[in-house]
Amino acid sequence: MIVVTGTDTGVGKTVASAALAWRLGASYWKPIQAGFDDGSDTATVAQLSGAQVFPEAYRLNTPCSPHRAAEIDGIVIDPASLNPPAGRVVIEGAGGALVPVTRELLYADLFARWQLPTVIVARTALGTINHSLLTIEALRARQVPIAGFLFVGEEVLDSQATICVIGQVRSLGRLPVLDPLTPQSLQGAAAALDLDGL
Ligand SMILES: Nc1ncnc2c1ncn2[C@@H]1O[C@H](COP(=O)(O)OP(=O)(O)OP(=O)(O)O)[C@@H](O)[C@H]1O
Ligand SMILES: C[C@H](N)[C@H](N)CCCCCC(=O)O
Ligand SMILES: [Mg+2]
Repeated sequence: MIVVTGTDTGVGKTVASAALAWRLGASYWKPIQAGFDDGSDTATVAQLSGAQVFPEAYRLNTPCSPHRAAEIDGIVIDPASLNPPAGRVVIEGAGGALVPVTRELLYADLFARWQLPTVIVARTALGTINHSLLTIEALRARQVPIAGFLFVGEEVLDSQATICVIGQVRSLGRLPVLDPLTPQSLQGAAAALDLDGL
């Protein structure tokens, strides 16, 4: 069972989750989906990985932070209902680690409650060192176990190494920008990840 968070929205958590689910033979669960402009993350993971997927606990219409999307839909998110399914599961958050689930609870607080190994997905592009080290501090401040970093983008060796050395985290490897992004191309890239012990 692992949690996938990221340094921002749009960094590649869903694609990374598909790679992880395929490599680990795991199922996938996205507790809260906010917005369906590009389909759902759950459908994307099913298509890219062939993994078994669990239904979302909440499906919200507006592509924004879940706390606000729920308010717009007139839905109350009950954090007590957000419990990981049993078995080997990859669980994806929404946006970055400090995105609010409700006005009282951040994703990082939920991850702290779960105490599951948490993978941070980060861009390799300029700006990632700051976002990555901030994310590490936020998770460590809440005693969330960090399993490692999964980088997305073209190789930027110094940034990747700097994050791992200053942040004292393990690199699980990198997914390049895949064009086309298909189950085959993703599985090829996923095969190179270092997931020992996950
Ligand atoms: N390795 C990759 N190769 C090619 N395209 C990618 C890769 N990773 C992500 N993308 C593309 O970048 C966009 C954002 O990726 P993704 O949906 O995985 O982000 P996310 O972090 O899950 O965002 P959200 O916070 O909305 O859940 C998508 O269009 C996706 O197809
Ligand atoms: C809509 C988007 N694709 C994600 N589902 C949610 C991202 C929330 C980000 C909130 C924020 O950090 O401002
Ligand atoms: Mg996603």
